[in-house]
Amino acid sequence: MKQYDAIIIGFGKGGKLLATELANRNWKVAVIERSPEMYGGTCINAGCIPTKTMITESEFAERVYQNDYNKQSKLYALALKRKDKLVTFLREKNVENLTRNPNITLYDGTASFICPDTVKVIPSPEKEEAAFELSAKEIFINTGSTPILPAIDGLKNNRYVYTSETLLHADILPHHLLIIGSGAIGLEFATMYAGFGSKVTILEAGKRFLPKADREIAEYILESLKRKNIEVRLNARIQSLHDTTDGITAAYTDASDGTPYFLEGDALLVATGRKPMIENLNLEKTGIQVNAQGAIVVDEQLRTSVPHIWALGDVKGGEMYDYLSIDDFRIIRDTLFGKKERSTEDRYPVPYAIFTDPPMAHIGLTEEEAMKRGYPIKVSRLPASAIPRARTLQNMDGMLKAIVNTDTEKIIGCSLFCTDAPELINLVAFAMKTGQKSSALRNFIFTHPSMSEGLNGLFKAF
Ligand SMILES: Cc1cc2nc3c(=O)[nH]c(=O)nc-3n(C[C@H](O)[C@H](O)[C@H](O)COP(=O)(O)OP(=O)(O)OC[C@H]3O[C@@H](n4cnc5c(N)ncnc54)[C@H](O)[C@@H]3O)c2cc1C
Ligand SMILES: NC(=O)c1ccc[n+]([C@@H]2O[C@H](COP(=O)([O-])OP(=O)(O)OC[C@H]3O[C@@H](n4cnc5c(N)ncnc54)[C@H](O)[C@@H]3O)[C@@H](O)[C@H]2O)c1
Repeated sequence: MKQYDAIIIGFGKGGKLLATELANRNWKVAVIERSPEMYGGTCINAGCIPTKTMITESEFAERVYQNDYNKQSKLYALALKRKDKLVTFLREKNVENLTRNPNITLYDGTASFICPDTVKVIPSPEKEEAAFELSAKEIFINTGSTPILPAIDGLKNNRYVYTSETLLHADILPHHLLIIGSGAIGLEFATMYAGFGSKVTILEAGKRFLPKADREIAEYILESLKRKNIEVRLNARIQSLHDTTDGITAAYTDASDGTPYFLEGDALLVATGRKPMIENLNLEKTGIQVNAQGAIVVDEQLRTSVPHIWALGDVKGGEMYDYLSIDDFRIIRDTLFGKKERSTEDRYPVPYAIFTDPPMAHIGLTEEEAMKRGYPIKVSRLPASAIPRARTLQNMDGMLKAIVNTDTEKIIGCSLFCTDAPELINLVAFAMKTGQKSSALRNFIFTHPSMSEGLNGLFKAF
């Protein structure tokens, strides 16, 4: 059995950064990945990068051929090819970065624990290779997450039902796409397909759209989606899905009044959340604690309940973002080799962005949350159309909103629904995390015309 200094299970975001860091410090590292199609992890193969590439392409399709399904759809096939080319390029770069390091060995296969320091690797069946075992002093679990498939009658093995991963690989452009779930995945796929000319209907179980978002901003988003042929039906309790000759019918009731509905589409995306990927790991052989949501329990430095086994990224549950997996890597690096100052508790507030068109981004508290906590606040709003850059970009849809504590003059929350919001929010995050008063953004010299100069206007009221 081969011995390593470290085994990393899963070639995901945090794991690959850690592999290189450890190898550069002369550790012998084994990285185990269950699928060559996933080298580099979810982000580059099935998550952030392919979806944002397709959204950019779809925005282009919409602007050039507005409301002309036939013309917009022609660009869809081209967009898929461009997306595949980029994914292949990034995947190859990721493999090259890892395998050129003489201290790293990349193994193809699914890993499962035999005991706390030994892992069995089962190569994929087509490889026709025997299983083998590896052991190490430190083991890092970076196996990501997997879609939650709700127990809806007719959902399993239905040829018209897709997950985000399978839909990205299908070369069908539905006339009417049904989506279950209006979280980040549901909204981003809705934006993408609407841009290519599909009608989209989202069935959401919740009674409140984007429940964690600022209420006013959520309303703006909902209105903007409607204008793009995206309908969101809240309170939807889906009973069953039925194959028809040319598509799928969803039978659901509106939980607010019990009215039954039948909705026809030609494809259905399930976007009902993701769960930590612990399947196959055989964690019971290790004594690692798992919580009720199936997430690996870790301490603030990302150690599991077994001190030499760590977990990073989506598999430890909570918020699932690429940039948190990267920060998990930084915390482990600091714990192993640094000043041991970093922890999962010192990175809040964490911003997020949803890539609708225009996109939305948020950090900190919403107005509702700030009021519930009893903070003395002042709220400021700026329509996106007031920013000259939004006009030059021909995307004037949207609203920016900021909340400042009137006692401390510090920003405590900000929600942006405008073009470039995922970039702008990082400026606000920087101001918040470095303890600036709101006047810092009000008086900052920004380039012109830029979306960021809108922050001068947004914070003018304070
Ligand atoms: C459609 C979609 C869009 C997204 N968009 C964004 C976005 O815009 N911005 C953002 O920040 N986040 C986004 N995310 C979330 C982001 O992709 C994840 O949070 C991030 O990629 C998680 O990285 P990770 O390090 O946890 O592991 P991953 O990158 O998921 O890697 C885990 C790896 O482990 C492998 N694996 C699993 N089990 C085993 C096993 N037993 N043995 C061996 N290998 C195994 C998997 O095959 C996988 O390659 C998106 C996610 C999806 C699905
Ligand atoms: N831009 C980004 O950063 C980005 C993009 C995509 C995904 N992600 C991450 O990926 C993860 C998964 O995203 P997601 O959108 O699948 O999950 P989510 O948890 O954000 O949203 C799932 C939605 O589905 C609804 N739902 C659940 N069961 C349902 C049912 N049976 N019927 C109808 N509605 C139902 C929920 O109420 C919820 O609104 C999230 O953690 C997200 O942060 C991030």
